[in-house]
Amino acid sequence: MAGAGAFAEIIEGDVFNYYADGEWKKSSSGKSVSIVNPTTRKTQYKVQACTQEEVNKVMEAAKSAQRLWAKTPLWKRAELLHKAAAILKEHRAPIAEALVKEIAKPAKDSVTEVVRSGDLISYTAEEGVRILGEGKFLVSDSFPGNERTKYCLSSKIPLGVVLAIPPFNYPVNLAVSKIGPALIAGNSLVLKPPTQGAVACLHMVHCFHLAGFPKGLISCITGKGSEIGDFLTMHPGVNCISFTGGDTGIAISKKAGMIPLQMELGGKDACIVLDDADLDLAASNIVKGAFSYSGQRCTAVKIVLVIDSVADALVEKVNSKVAKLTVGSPEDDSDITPVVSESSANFIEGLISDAKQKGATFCQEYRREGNLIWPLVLDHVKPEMRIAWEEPFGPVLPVVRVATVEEGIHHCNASNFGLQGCVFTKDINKAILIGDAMETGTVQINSAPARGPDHFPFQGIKDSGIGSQGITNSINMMTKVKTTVINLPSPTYAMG
Ligand SMILES: NC(=O)C1=CN([C@@H]2O[C@H](COP(=O)(O)OP(=O)(O)OC[C@H]3O[C@@H](n4cnc5c(N)ncnc54)[C@H](OP(=O)(O)O)[C@@H]3O)[C@@H](O)[C@H]2O)C=CC1
Ligand SMILES: O=C(O)[C@H](O)COP(=O)(O)O
Repeated sequence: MAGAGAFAEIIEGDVFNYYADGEWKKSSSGKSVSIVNPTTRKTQYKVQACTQEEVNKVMEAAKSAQRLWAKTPLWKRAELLHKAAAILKEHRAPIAEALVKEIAKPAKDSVTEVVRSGDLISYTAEEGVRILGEGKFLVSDSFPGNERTKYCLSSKIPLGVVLAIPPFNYPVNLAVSKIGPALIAGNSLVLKPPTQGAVACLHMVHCFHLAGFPKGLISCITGKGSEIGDFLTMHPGVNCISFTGGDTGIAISKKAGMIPLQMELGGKDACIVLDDADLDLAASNIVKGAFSYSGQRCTAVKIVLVIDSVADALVEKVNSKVAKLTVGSPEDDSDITPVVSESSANFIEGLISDAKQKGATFCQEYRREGNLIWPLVLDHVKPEMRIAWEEPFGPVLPVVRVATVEEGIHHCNASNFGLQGCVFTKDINKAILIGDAMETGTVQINSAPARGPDHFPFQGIKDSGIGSQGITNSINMMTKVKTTVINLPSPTYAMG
C-alpha cells in the first residue's frame, strides 16, 4: 500500500512529506496540496506545499552535494544507480498503486511504467560508464598553419544542479529519464513532480534514498506548479532545466536564464495512410496509438490523414476495434479510464462540441460520466474545426480524408507542433520520401508513434520542444565540454 511498509517514513498524518537533505520533511508553510483521484473525483492524497525558503535551502544543499558527487568515481555512481533501479522494481506494487489512484493509469500499465523506469535507470548507468569514460584527443597540425605542437584533451564534465519537471502522464518514467542521466553525469538533482503523480514520484525518490545516495544530492519539492514553478525555474542556483509537459514549457523557456534547456512539449502526431497500406496493420496501430492511456500521451496518434479511396475501409476497421475497447476504472485495467481532471474532460468536450457544430461525422455516440469519456472517432473532420489542430489529450480521434499524399503532408506541416508522425504504406521508397517531408522530430514507418525504447533519440521541433531526449542524448545534454591543451616547446611526431 502507498505510504506503508518501506515507505512509512515518507508520510506524516495524512500528508506526504517532501524530501530534502536526505530526510523526509514537513513544510513550514503548514499547507498541503490535494491530489484528486480522477475516478472518484475525491481527494486521494495530500502533499506538502513547499515554501520559497525551502527551495532556497534545497538549492544550497544540491550545490554542495554536487561538488562531492562529481568527485565520486563513475563506477560508484553507476553502482548506486543500479541499486536504486533494483529497489524501484522490487517496490513496483505500491508505486503502481499510487499511479492508479492519482492519474487513473490502468493497473497493468502502471506496473509497466515502474518496471520500465527501473530498466531505464540501469541502462543509463551502463551507458554513462561507456560514454562518460571516453574523451577526445586532437592534435594541432590538422588545422592549416599549425605544426604538431598542441595536444588537446576534451572530456565531459557535469553542469551542476539539474531541475527536473515531469508531467502527470508518466510521472515516474519521465522523472527517472531526467534523474538517471543527471546523476550518472555527476550533477545533483532537484525534482518538482507533477501534482497528479506526486505521490508515485515521492515513492520513487524514496527508492533512491534507500539505495544510499548522499544527502542533498537528490531533493523533491512538492507544491502546485502555478505557485512554486516560476521560483524554481528562475532560481539562480539552477544550472539546467529538463522539462516535459505542455505550453508551460514555452513560458519557462522565455523566463529561464542562460542555461541549457531540454523541453519535451505537446504534439499533434499525424498518421498518414496511403492507398496501398496494409489497412489491418494501420487500423490496429491507430487504435493502440490513439487510445492507449485514453489518448493522454504526447505520442498518441492525434490525427489520421487518409487517402479518400481507402478511407471508408480504414474507418470501418478502426471502428470495429474501438467497439472492443473496455471502458471503466483503472483498477479493473480498463482500456479507457477517466481523464486526469475535470478541466481536462471539459476541454476535450469543448473540442468535440466544436466539431459537432461544424459538421463532423460521429462514428460513436458521445458519452461522458464525470471524467470518463467513451472512445470517439470523428470522421470527415475539416481544417476549420479546432480538433484538426489542437491536442485533445483524451480518447477522441479526428479523421481527415485527403485527396493526395501532398495534402496529408501539408496538414501535418501546417501544425505548430512537430513531435512525431507516422506513415502507412507498403512502398518503402514512398515511406522514406514522405517521412523526410514530414516536419516532425521522428517519423515511424508502419507503426504508431512512440517514445520507447527509451535509448532511442526522442525530440520535437517547432512548439514540440528543444533538444533531444533518449538516454544517450540526455546524458550528453547534462554535461559540458572541458578541454585541456598541452603546449609543446617543439613539434613532435610519433614514429611507428
Ligand atoms: N513531448 C513529450 O515528451 C511529452 C509532452 N507532454 C505534454 O504535456 C502535456 C500534459 O501534461 P501536463 O502535466 O498537463 O503538462 P503541464 O505543462 O501542465 O505540467 C507539466 C509540469 O509542469 C509543472 N508546472 C506547471 N506550471 C509550472 C510553472 N509555471 N513552472 C514550472 N513548472 C510548472 C506541472 O506541475 P503541476 O502538476 O503542479 O501543475 C507539471 O509538473 C500535454 O501537452 C502533453 O503533450 C506530456 C508527456 C510527454
Ligand atoms: O509522455 C508521453 O506521452 C511519452 O513520452 C510517450 O511515451 P510512450 O510513447 O513510450 O508511451
